[in-house]
Amino acid sequence: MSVVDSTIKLQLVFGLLKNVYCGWESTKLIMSKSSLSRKVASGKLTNWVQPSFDDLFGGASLKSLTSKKRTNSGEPKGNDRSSALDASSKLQATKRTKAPFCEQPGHFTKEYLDLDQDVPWVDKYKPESQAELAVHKKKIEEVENWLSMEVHQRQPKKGGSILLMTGPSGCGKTATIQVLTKELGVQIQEWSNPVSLSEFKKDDYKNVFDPESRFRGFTSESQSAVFQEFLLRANKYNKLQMSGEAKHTSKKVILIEEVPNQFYRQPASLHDILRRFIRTGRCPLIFIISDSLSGDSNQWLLFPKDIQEELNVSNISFNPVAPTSMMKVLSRIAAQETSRSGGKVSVPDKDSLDRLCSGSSGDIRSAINSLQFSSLKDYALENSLLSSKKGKASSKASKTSTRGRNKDKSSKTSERQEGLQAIGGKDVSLFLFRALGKILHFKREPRIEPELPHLPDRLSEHERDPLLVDPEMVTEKCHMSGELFNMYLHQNYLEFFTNIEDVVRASEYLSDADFLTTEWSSRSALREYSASVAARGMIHSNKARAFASSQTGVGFKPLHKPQWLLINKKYRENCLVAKSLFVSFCMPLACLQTQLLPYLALLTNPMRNQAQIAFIQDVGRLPLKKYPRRLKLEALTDKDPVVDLDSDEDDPAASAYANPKGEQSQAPGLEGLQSDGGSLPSSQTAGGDLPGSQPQPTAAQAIMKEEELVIEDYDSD
Ligand SMILES: Nc1ncnc2c1ncn2[C@@H]1O[C@H](COP(=O)(O)OP(=O)(O)OP(=O)(O)O)[C@@H](O)[C@H]1O
Repeated sequence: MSVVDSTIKLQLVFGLLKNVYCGWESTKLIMSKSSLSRKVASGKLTNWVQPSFDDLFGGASLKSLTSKKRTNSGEPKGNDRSSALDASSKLQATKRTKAPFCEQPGHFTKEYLDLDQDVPWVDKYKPESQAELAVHKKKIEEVENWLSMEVHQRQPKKGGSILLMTGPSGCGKTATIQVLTKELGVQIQEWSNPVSLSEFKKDDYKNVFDPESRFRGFTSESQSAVFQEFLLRANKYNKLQMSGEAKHTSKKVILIEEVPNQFYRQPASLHDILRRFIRTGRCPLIFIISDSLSGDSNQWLLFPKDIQEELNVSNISFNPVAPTSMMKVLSRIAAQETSRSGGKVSVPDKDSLDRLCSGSSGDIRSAINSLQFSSLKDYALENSLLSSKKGKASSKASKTSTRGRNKDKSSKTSERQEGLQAIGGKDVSLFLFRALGKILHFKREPRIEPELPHLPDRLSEHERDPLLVDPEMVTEKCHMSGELFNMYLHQNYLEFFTNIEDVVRASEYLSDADFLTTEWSSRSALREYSASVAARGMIHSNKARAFASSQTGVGFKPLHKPQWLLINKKYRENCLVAKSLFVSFCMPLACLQTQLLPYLALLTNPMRNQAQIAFIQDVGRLPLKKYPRRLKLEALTDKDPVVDLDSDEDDPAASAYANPKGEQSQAPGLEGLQSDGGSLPSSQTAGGDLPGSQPQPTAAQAIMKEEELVIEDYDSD
C-alpha cells in the first residue's frame, strides 16, 4: 500500500469517526450517562459533549483529548497533570460559584444560568448518601455488608474476592457503589477500556509513515494483556494521590464496569485471570454488568454458574428502580429546578412525570435525562401540545366508556399509554414471557366510534372489535427474530383456543407464516411479515375472543419453550460427535447423518470401535418404541435468552452454542466425550423421556458393558 493510499484511508477513517461522533452528539442528551462525567473529569462539563475529534491533528483538541484521558489506574497521566489540575480547579470554582445561588433562589446571572443549564441533571443531582439512593434498601444493605466484610473485616492473606453486580441498565448499581464506598471510606480504582485513538500521539503518526522505521500501525497490545496488567498493578500498588484530593486511605476496591470485548469472545481467558486474582488478590474486585435489551444477561457468558461457584463469586442482582422511588426523585429534582430557576425552567406537570416514570422502565438515568430534556423551552411547548391532544383523545374515550362499560377503563388506558411512550423515554424491551402473553391473551376494546363501517354481510364472520395490542410492536420489542417468535407461539397457542375450527385456521396462518421464510434469499426481508402473519392470524382466528364483550379470562396457562430448540440442540450435539467419530469418512455432516449412519446401522458388523457402535445404535435408527411419550416440555422463564437461528446449519461447531439457560456450554466434540453428559437439558436427563442418548459415548460404553450388544437385522417392512 502506498503512503498516499494510507494517508487517504486514515483521513477517511477520521472523517467517518467525526461524522459518527457528530450524529451521536445530537442524541447524547437522552443517552447521557453518568460514566460520561465519571470518566471525563467533571470540570470540563461546561458543554455536555465536547467535539473531541475536531482538529485531531491540529493540536488544541488533541491536547484536550489526552488531557481528558485517564490512565487505567484511574489517575490522570503524569504529563497531563497540569491539565487535570486545571480541570479540578475549574470544577472547584464552579462549585464555589454554585453555592450562593442555591441559598438565594431566584437571583441569577445569565452566565450562571447558561453554565447551569449545560450540567446534566444526573450528575447535578447524583445521590450523596444512602438515603438519597433510589435503590431498594435491602440491596443497599447487601452491598454494604459485602463491602464491610471484604474490606474492613478482611483476613490478611485471604486472597481476592469478587462481587458481581447485575441488573438492568441505569438501576443505580454504580451510584450505590459510589455512595457506599464514600461512606465507608473506601477508594475505588476503576478500569476503563483503553481507547486506541487517545493512545495515538502525533509522533506515532509520523512514525507510521516514516520509511526508515518499520510500519507499526496503531498500538496492538491485546486488551486482555492490558487488563491483566492493570489488575496486577491495582492489586499491588496504592492509588496515586493527586494534590487537592482528600487523603487516601489504604482501603480500596477495584471496579470493572467495562469488560474488555475480547473476554466476550474468549471468556476462558478472563476466568484464568480471575483465578490468579483469587489466589493473589489483596483487595476486593467488583464487576458491574448490566443486562442486555433482550433480557438475557452477559453475566452468563462471562460468569457461568460453574465459574461463579469455583471462584466463590458473590452475586447481587438489582431490580429496575421502583416507580414510587423514581417518582420521588423526579419530583424532588423538578421542585428544586423550579425554585432555583425562579420559573425560568418549565418543569413538566405530574402527569408528564408519571409518563416519564413509566416510559423509562426503571432506568433512573434515562428518566432524569428525559426530565431535563422535557424541561427545555422548545420541547416543553411541543410536549404540552402533544399532551393536550392526548388529553382530548382520552377524555373522548372515557366519555364513551362511561356510557358503555366502566370496568376495564383504567387497564385499557394504561395499555394504550404503554404504546404512547414518553418522548425521550427508554426504548423499552419486552421480555419474551410478557410479549407472548400480549399476543396469546390479547385484548380488544368495544367499538367506541359507531360510525366506523362494518364489513359486508358475506364477510361478517371476520368482524372483530379493535385490538388493544399492536402485534408488530410486540415482536419488535422482544428483540428476537420473527421465526423464533413464531415458534414460541406455535408451541403455546393451543391452550388458548376453545374451538377446533379456530385452531385449524390458526394453524393455517402459522403455515403461511412459515412459508414466507422458506426461501433463504428473501428470508431476512420477510421475517417481520412472517411474525406479523402468525401473530395477527392467531389473534384473528380466535373467534371466542372476537369481541370485547365476549372476552373471558382463560386463567393462568404456563408457557413453554419450543421443543424445536431442544431437538435442534441435540441435533447439533450429534453432528459434532458424528464428525469426530467418523472423521475418516470425510463426509459433510448432512450426508453423515442422513446417509452413512442409517446405512451403517443396517450392517450387522459395521465397526470395530464401541463408541461408534453405540452412537450408530442411538442415532442411525428411529426406534419409535423407544420414545413412547412426548418430550417433557421446558417451562419458559421470564428471561429466556434469544437463540440464533441463522447459524450455519452445516457447521454447528461454528455457530453460537448457547443452551437455554444462556450459558455457554462446551461443544461436545471429542472433549465432550470425556464428560459425563452434564450438557443435556434437564428435561431429558431428569425425566428420562428421551434417554441421554447420543453425545456421551463413555456413558454408552458403560451401558454396553452391562448389556449384550444387539444389532438388529434389517426388516424391510
Ligand atoms: N436517587 C438516585 N439514585 C440513583 N441514581 C441516581 C439518583 N439520582 C440521580 N442518579 C443518577 O442516575 C444514574 C444511575 O446510573 P448508574 O450508573 O448508577 O446505573 P447502573 O445501574 O450502574 O447502570 P449502567 O451499568 O448502565 O451504568 C447515575 O448517574 C446517578 O448519578
